[in-house]
Amino acid sequence: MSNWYKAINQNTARILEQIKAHDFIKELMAGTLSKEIFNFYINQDAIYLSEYKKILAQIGVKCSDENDTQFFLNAATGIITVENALHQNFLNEKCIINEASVTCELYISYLSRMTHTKSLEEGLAAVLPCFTIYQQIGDYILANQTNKDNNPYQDWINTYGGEAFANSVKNAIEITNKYAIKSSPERIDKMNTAFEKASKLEWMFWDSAYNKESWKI
Ligand SMILES: Cc1ncc(C[n+]2csc(CCO)c2C)c(N)n1
Repeated sequence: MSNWYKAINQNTARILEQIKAHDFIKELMAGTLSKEIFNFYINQDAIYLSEYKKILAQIGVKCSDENDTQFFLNAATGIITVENALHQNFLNEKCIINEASVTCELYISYLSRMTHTKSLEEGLAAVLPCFTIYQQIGDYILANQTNKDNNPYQDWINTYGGEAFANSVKNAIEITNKYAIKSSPERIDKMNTAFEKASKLEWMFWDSAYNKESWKI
């Protein structure tokens, strides 16, 4: 498998198109998304990120090349600084919910299971859509929006669109491709499944925020 990511990105293009077509993204790009929905999203994202950084650290610990370890530990630390600042800008202190939504719980639990009980390669494939989908969505919005000067969500959009973030995504892709080259076809199948599932969970995360998902009981 010479370029695993290129192949799986093409094979999951349908999911990315569905994310672009989701009302959450359309309204975020137009700047018309309700503050209540965005707040719900940022709140759940803060819960997601506090677990995701531990997952990245765990992936880093499992890597055999120390540069790869350093990359994932840096990415984990980056979450603490950059994303916490973003959340502080947007989160309204008064309405913070501490409970993870069903989808947030599912996504975190899935990633945790993949990193703790499966191979490093599957773990890498599972955490990658978090990087690549946000970059693709950030770039897509930046390239297609006409309201950069008056979109209330511009800070969020700028965090994920553009070059600084693209470099980090490129690194994550290169590391995962490097491990994929050495993997058996059976393991590649499992990596594909993990990448596809995590990509669907990215769609579900936005969808659950748009619907302000609550526990049924
Ligand atoms: C549900 C959800 N998925 C992905 C991201 C984006 N993201 C979070 S951590 C990280 C890597 C280091 O910056 C990236 C790209 C998010 N915020 N929320």
